[in-house]
Amino acid sequence: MTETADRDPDLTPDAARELTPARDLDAELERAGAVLAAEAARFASFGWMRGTSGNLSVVLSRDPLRLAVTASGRDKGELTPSDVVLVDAAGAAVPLPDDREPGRPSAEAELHARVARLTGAGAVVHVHTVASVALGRRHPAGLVFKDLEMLKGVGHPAEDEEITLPVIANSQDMRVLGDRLEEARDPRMPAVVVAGHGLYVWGADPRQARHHTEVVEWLLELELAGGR
Ligand SMILES: CSC[C@@H](O)[C@@H](O)C(=O)COP(=O)(O)O
Ligand SMILES: [Zn+2]
Repeated sequence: MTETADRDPDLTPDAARELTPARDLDAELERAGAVLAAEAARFASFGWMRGTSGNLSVVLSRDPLRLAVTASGRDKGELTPSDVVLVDAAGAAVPLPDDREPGRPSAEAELHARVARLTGAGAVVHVHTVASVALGRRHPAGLVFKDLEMLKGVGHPAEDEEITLPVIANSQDMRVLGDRLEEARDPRMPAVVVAGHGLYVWGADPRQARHHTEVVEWLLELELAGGR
C-alpha cells in the first residue's frame, strides 16, 4: 500500500488502494476480520448478539467507499478473522481477485454503508439488546437523557443539557430503514434505536464505536430500570 503510493506521489491513498496487490487486500481484510471478531466476541459475551443476531463493520477506504462487514448468519460469538466480507457503498459484496467467492455479507450491510456515508463514521455496531427493543416500542418519538455523568461518554456535558436518542420503526427493506435513520438521526448522538429490532451505534473506529455502544446501552438499561 505505502510502496504503491511511494511509486506515484500523485496517487491519493484511496486511489493507491485500487492498485493494492491481491495479497495486501487479503491481509487487510483478515486484519479487519480479526478486529471485528474480537469486538463481536465481547458484545456476544454480554448477551447482545444472541442467536446469530447483530453485525459489525469497519471502513477500509472512503473513495471508493469500502467496508469490511461481518458475514451473514454466523454465530457472532464464534467469528474468525475470515468471517468478513468486503462491501461497497451500496453494501454489495465486492468481487475478489481470481474469481474467489467473496462470501455473503450481513443482511444489513447496506445500512452500515449508509451510516458510514451519512455520518463519516469509521465503524458501525449493530446489537440486539433487550433494553433497546423494550424501550424502542415504548418511546417511538425517542428517549431524552439529562444530568448523567455517563453522557460524557457520547461527548456531552454531564449536567444541564438534554440529549435525545432517536427511535425509528423497523423495516426489512434496508433502503427504507436508511431513509428513516437519515431523517431521525441527531448528529449529536452517534446511535439510533430500531423499534422491535435493536440498536445501531457508530464511531470514528471500532474502539470508539464500542465505547459509544456500551454507553448508549448503559443509558437504555438505566431507563429500563426506572433510574432516570
Ligand atoms: C436473529 S438474526 C436477525 C437478522 O435478521 C438481523 O437483524 C441481524 O441482526 C443479523 O443478520 P446478519 O445477516 O447475520 O448480519
Ligand atoms: Zn439486526
